[in-house]
Amino acid sequence: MVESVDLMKPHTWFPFARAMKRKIIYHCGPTNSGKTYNALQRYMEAKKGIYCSPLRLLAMEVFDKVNGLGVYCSLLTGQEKKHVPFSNHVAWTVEMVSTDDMYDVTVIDEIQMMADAHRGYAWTRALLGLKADEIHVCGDPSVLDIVRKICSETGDELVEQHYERFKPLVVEAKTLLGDLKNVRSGDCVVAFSRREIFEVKMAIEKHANHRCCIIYGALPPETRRQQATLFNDPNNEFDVLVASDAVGMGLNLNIRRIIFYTLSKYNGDRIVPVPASQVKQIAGRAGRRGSRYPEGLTTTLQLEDLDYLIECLKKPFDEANKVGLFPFYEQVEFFAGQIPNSTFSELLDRFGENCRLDGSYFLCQYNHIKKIANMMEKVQGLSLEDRFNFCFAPVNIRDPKAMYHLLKFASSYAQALPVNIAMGMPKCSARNDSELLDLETRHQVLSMYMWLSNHFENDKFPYFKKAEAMATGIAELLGESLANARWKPDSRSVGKQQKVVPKSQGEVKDQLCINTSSSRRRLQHDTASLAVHVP
Ligand SMILES: Nc1ncnc2c1ncn2[C@@H]1O[C@H](COP(=O)(O)OP(=O)(O)OP(=O)(O)O)[C@@H](O)[C@H]1O
Ligand SMILES: [Mg+2]
Repeated sequence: MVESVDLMKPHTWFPFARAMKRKIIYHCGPTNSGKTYNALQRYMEAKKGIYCSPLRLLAMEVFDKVNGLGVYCSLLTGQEKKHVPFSNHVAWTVEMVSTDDMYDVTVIDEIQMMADAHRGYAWTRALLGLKADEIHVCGDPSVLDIVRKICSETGDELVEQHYERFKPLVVEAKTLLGDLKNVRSGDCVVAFSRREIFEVKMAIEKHANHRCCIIYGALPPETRRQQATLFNDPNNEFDVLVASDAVGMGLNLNIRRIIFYTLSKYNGDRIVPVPASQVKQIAGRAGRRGSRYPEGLTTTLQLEDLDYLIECLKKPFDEANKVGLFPFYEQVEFFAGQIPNSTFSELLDRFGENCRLDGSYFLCQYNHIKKIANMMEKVQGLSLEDRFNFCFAPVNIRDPKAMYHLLKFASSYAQALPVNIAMGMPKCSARNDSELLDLETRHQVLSMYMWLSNHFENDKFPYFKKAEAMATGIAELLGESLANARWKPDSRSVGKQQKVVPKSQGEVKDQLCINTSSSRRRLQHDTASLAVHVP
């Protein structure tokens, strides 16, 4: 009989934080309302502070910004460790943050991510465990109630600061009438698959007089950043951005108008409407304070998507009633003692079945971890702790080449050999889509190597510097490749990131005009711009 695992009262897991009298300041509001800005002001004033970012890209942005303002700040993500001498400030990615040290001020950005099905545990751990006098959390109101509840359990003081958007977003009711020729300078067209992104870029560059930058999740942060910089700079011909939902979080871009190419996306299983909270986040990238376009516009390509866009923007934030948790290694190890001879993947399943949580928490999904654990079963000689650590390596489980490299890294590690990168450097930028995909995979493998090097003893993964130099080179090649990309994504990319053909989407190709009769009909009544105040 297996004993259940007690994950009740997670606030008691951090006795040192509980012994402190912490003050939590919740910067609560919609996008572009100054939440992160205000929290960072306090952070920079502090003697010792940390900023916890949802993305490497944002951690890098804060690192640059804060150093630029004369406050020495280091950068610590899973992949990079940039120590700035004499710095008392650090920008971390939230998964990396240490709950051992004491800080004066910490910032946890995008706190609503506590309710994220996969990564929520990292925000929950930061909020419960950070040893800081002052903790600034920034985000929308969806987790405000649950943070209130947590603070009443921890005994922390909670101060709420509510914000309004600097300028309301204006919805253009005219839409693009299904025609990408209506794209203008400063526009960002948002599509939800890699294939669509390249199709849109090709169509715009062929039929409208614009050059496009591209941002999507599989690109390394350095390349995304290079593309963002290229787009933000008015002194070049790249004046349109085509992006996935990867632009959705926190980034400050010079976007005048967000155009939703479609409002449905493939969720790994089927095509579903894009959730309202995500639509708001993405639309909120338009018209940032301090940018060239402080008045933000948003619209859709197709008229039939417009109602859904307005509905999403008007919809109040859904309240989350639970936030994510994931056990520490020590909790899994303790449980493993009860079921000897099981594989790690079985162990995870039994853990999931037997853990008890209280009403405010859920166990984060771990399918991704199980998939890696299953692959690792072949590797003999890894300790339970090694398996646990390998399973958190950043790898796209749908990319067999990247998975293969992870397996090879683990096999060499298990044989106590210094792990080689075992991959060459491509000579030139990509000339077609399969070469582009190859560059993306290579970068991912190098990034994984760097992550492993930082998470295991250094001498086990001794080629960190080489991996870093190669990754920088590949990120540059990716940037060059994107500037010159004039090809249609090949069929392999469809397999990798399933082609999405939502109901409202016509093929782009050469027919840029995809007006429907229904859209023409409705237009007669509905051509004025409509101001929608984002709640
Ligand atoms: N008081 C201020 N003075 C000058 N610039 C400001 C001020 N407040 C905010 N900004 C600028 O406005 C922009 C948006 O602010 P910020 O990034 O803090 O918004 P946010 O509410 O965190 O948005 P999001 O939810 O999208 O992360 C940033 O470029 C920021 O530097
Ligand atoms: Mg912010």
